[in-house]
Amino acid sequence: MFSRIVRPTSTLACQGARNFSSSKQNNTKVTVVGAAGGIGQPLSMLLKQSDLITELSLYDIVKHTPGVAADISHMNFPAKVKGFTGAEQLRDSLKGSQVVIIPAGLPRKPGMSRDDLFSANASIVRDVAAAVADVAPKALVGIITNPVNSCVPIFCEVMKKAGKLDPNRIFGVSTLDLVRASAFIGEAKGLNPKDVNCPVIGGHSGVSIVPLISQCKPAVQFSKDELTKMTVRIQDAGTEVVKAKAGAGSATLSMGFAGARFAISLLRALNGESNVIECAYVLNDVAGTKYFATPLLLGKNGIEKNLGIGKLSDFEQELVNKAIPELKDNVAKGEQFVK
Ligand SMILES: NC(=O)C1=CN([C@@H]2O[C@H](COP(=O)(O)OP(=O)(O)OC[C@H]3O[C@@H](n4cnc5c(N)ncnc54)[C@H](O)[C@@H]3O)[C@@H](O)[C@H]2O)C=CC1
Ligand SMILES: O=C([O-])CC(=O)C(=O)O
Repeated sequence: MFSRIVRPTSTLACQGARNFSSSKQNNTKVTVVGAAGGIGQPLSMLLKQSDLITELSLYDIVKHTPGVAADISHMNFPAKVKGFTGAEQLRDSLKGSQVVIIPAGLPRKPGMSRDDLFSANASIVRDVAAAVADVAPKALVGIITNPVNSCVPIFCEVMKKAGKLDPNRIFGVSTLDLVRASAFIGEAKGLNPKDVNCPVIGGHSGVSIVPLISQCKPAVQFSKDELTKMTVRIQDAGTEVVKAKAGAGSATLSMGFAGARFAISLLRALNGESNVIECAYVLNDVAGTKYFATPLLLGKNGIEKNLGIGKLSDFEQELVNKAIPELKDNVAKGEQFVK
């Protein structure tokens, strides 16, 4: 059973929309695994624009990955872009990376749950984790591949087996949930969505996605009915896109944007910037589930401090109570896969 944790809320707001350029950092290599895909391409295109990256390594199993790299390399920003393809080049692509972002794997089709992707994607994440353990064990890793709730435990278990696990460096990327919360709340309240910050905790699937609208900045008021509708819309937003794309995949462009925001936040923290906060799904015992997304203060070594979940409304507490059993199942499934 989840025990209520009450912490001050003032530090909980995650970053809002950001410009992707910032002051320069030397010798920072970022690898995108799954770079030729629907998310990988826009994500890589956005990352190329960051002054915080000196080398952008693009890896995908498909043969045209060097072509994607050639294409992006013509954008007039300083990061050197290199393309890698085929299983034999995975380790070369990762070697020496400070940040690794993983959008590799199958997306959903209408009627599927994220968990239905487990059989296709679990082994991809396992194999990438083994390569990271070998050649980039200190990298900060962002896992986008679904089901995120199980893929992060898979990644951590592989790192643990290799004796390389540092839980402060491995993140399930739930940033799109925050991006959506800002967009939908901003739209509903006539606010600029760039200025709306609503923490989203829990996991990244259906009921495990828990928006903390009571902690939104600026503060917003909804009737009980509106609050329920807004919460459900944020929880089901991925499915909304899957349905609208009618068999052609899931969110790619908004995820490319969200993934870039998360990667840049890691890089800003690596670069010594203070007060960089993002929510992400990480190993912790905040809610008794082993893995749980919360706001995190980021630093040079990944998570500097877990900021916890703050004070929840009764409505949000109920949502957390519903999220916990689903998360426990998802985590156990991921861990079991590696054992
Ligand atoms: N965390 C989140 O919020 C979100 C997660 N996703 C997930 O991201 C993943 C990717 O989605 P899309 O880009 O739309 O799919 P996609 O099919 O367009 O691209 C996936 C890419 O991964 C590559 N790939 C497959 N196996 C690989 C391997 N072993 N190593 C390297 N690359 C490999 C494919 O060749 C392809 O280029 C899916 O699992 C999807 O469910 C999607 C949206 C949001
Ligand atoms: O819904 C999906 O399958 C992709 C995803 O995770 C999202 O858009 O949030």
